[in-house]
Amino acid sequence: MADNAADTFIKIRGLEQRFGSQQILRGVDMDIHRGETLCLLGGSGGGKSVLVKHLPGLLRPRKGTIHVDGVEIGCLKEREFGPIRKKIGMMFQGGALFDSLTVAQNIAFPLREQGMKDDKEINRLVSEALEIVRLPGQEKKMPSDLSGGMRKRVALARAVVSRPECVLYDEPHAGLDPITGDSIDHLIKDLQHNYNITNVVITHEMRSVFRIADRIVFLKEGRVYWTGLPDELQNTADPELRAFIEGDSGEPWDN
Ligand SMILES: Nc1ncnc2c1ncn2[C@@H]1O[C@H](COP(=O)(O)OP(=O)(O)OP(=O)(O)O)[C@@H](O)[C@H]1O
Repeated sequence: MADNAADTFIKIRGLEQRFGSQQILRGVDMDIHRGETLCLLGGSGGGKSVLVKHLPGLLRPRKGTIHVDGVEIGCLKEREFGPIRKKIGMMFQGGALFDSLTVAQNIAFPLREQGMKDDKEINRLVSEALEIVRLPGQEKKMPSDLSGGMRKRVALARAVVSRPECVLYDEPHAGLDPITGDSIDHLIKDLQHNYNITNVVITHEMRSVFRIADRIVFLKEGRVYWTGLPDELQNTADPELRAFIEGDSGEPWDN
């Protein structure tokens, strides 16, 4: 996709964040293009989750700007975030379902947060979301009755129920077997191709990255260290990136 302003859905410039004295983001500059699947990589604890939590306003920039669909969100008040949260769904790390709520109540949660009260319409949107994630008719189950893969799908249904333009996935493959992980990858690409959703995926699964990514951003020490295409990452000579994609800590195995 051409790198021009018309295609930019999210524009991040000079983003800084810290917790106490711990500086996490040190000036992130990054564009997310409309309709792409972007994979966000980087070492554990490097600030990937912190970065994406800024996009629906769950964290506020200390410094820098974030434009979502042309709107600068850094200066919005909490009550002004409704339209942004409708545009951006988030599949949290670990699924983060409410165990005391049914599948349907979990998926309906963001709709009720947005102030929707029409139960019939909510039920319709919930069952549509379950169809999208290929779990039709599971409304009444409790999260404890579901497998890990099903929980992830319910979390994804909750992320897409308000028909967002963009979905953020925080480690959607964590804890899944490779086959279930593959079906999550298919769902991610289906959402992109069938519903024109922009996907931002944090993952450590390199096999998935090379399957689903249109572009890759590698974060290191609170900044964007590298951006490129999957082929470019496959062929990179950068020792740091090679060690990451090959999962090589540098410690010897020949004992
Ligand atoms: N609300 C918070 N308060 C204090 N520290 C936080 C908070 N959120 C994150 N951190 C810290 O920020 C750092 C970056 O965390 P983050 O979860 O973004 O890493 P990550 O790159 O997503 O890592 P992983 O790949 O392991 O999930 C960590 O040291 C974490 O402890």
